[in-house]
Order: sequence, then structure tokens, then C-alpha cells
Amino acid sequence: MLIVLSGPSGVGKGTVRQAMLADSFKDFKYSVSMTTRKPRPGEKDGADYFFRTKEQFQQHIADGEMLEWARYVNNYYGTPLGPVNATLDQGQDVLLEIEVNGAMQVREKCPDGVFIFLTPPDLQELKQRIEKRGTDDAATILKRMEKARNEIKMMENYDYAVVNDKVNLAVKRIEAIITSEHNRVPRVIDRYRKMIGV
Ligand SMILES: Nc1nc2c(ncn2[C@@H]2O[C@H](COP(=O)(O)OP(=O)(O)O)[C@@H](O)[C@H]2O)c(=O)[nH]1
Ligand SMILES: Nc1ncnc2c1ncn2[C@@H]1O[C@H](COP(=O)(O)OP(=O)(O)O)[C@@H](O)[C@H]1O
Repeated sequence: MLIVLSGPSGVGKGTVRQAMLADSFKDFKYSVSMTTRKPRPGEKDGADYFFRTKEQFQQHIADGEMLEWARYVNNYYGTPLGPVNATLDQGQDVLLEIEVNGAMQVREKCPDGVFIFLTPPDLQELKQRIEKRGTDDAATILKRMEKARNEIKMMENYDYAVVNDKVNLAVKRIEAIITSEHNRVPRVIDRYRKMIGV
């Protein structure tokens, strides 16, 4: 199953994903994105992102190697297609943590994906989280906040909206969604059709 997690910058997507792994809900593979943004202190190439130049990124697009891509605050971000297909072929879930424009491209290509939007309790709390993280200068924070308003408008294009008030609660909500989605009849019926020979 393809799971897409979006939400404004600083809402806590990375935090929630890591908490899901720590909560031994490990039955998914995180899709490492490619970006032209500079690594933040502590970020590792190949683990947090594949850090590439603009020229390299554009070549990957031209070669048809991206499932989706978007520009976000002056940088390119995108999902390499190969690892996503490989994970799905192995029968494992894959989690994409991507912004809204990329998510809509994935929606077109993979309509049976599960689209989850992570929301902040309110915008004041969102600003405080970005500031607390301490990775962005004042001008970037302003841009990210402006973008956040537009992103929240896009929530209506998602299947689920999860409030990240407390990390452990958000994690439980997302895990409940994933578990329910796995049990939806269209996802399991083929196996039973084969079993009863129809
Ligand atoms: N479309 C798209 N967006 C991505 C991808 N990877 C990350 N993003 C999004 O790009 C935005 C900026 O990411 P980043 O600079 O790491 O900031 P952060 O998410 O606020 O820590 C976030 O909304 C990410 O979810 C990707 O592969 N494709
Ligand atoms: N539920 C929460 N309550 C309080 N702070 C949070 C919560 N979730 C995340 N944070 C904090 O908010 C900041 C941004 O989180 P991060 O996971 O980097 O967001 P994103 O990946 O969406 O940009 C971090 O400092 C993180 O510790």
C-alpha cells in the first residue's frame, strides 16, 4: 500500500514518522526523497534525503526517474520512482512524506494510495514549532507560514486529516488508519476470489 503523508512545514511529519518506527509500527518503508536544498546539520545523504544539484535533479526528471516532483521555497523536491516500485513489489507498505503538489501528482498516478494530511492544532503552534526547530531563518519561516495557509486549504483533497496535538496520539491515529485501510474489502477481495475460484 502506498501511504502519502503531507502537512505544512514544521507540523511534525518527521517527528511522527520516527515515533511510528519507535512504536514498533515498522511495517512500512520510508521513501527517501531527493532535494536540491542544502543538508541541515546532522542530515545524511541517502538517509534523510538524496542531496543533489539542480542540474542533477533536472536530469533525473528528464530521464523519467521521478514518481513526482515539485518546487518548494526555491528548491526542488521529488520521489525517486525505483525504490517505491521495488518496495511495493515486495509487498511492503511505502510511506511518502511530501508536500501537497507532489501528493496530487501521486493521486493521479496511484489512485488507490492512502492520503493523510497532518494538521497543527492552530497556526500559532505551527509557528512556534518551526521556530523551536531552529533550522530556518526569519525570512524562510515567514515563507513557510504563508505556504502553510495555502497547504491547509488543500486538505480537502486528502482522505484523512490527523491533528498532531500530541505526538503519541497522532501516531495512534495514523496507525489506526493504516490498519483499517489494509482491511478494506477492495484490498483483500482478490485473494478470496482466487480461493473460491471466481
Ligand atoms: N513533492 C515533494 N515534496 C517533498 C518531498 N520530500 C519532502 N517534501 C516536502 O518538502 C517540504 C520541505 O521539506 P524540508 O525542506 O525538508 O522541510 P521540513 O519538511 O519542514 O523539515 C515539506 O513539505 C516536505 O514534506 C518529495 O519527495 N516530494
Ligand atoms: N505534537 C507535537 N507537539 C510539540 N512539538 C512537536 C510535535 N510534533 C513535532 N513537534 C516539534 O515541532 C518541530 C517540527 O517538527 P518536524 O518533525 O521537523 O516537522 P516537519 O517534518 O513536518 O517539518 C520539531 O522541533 C518537533 O520536535
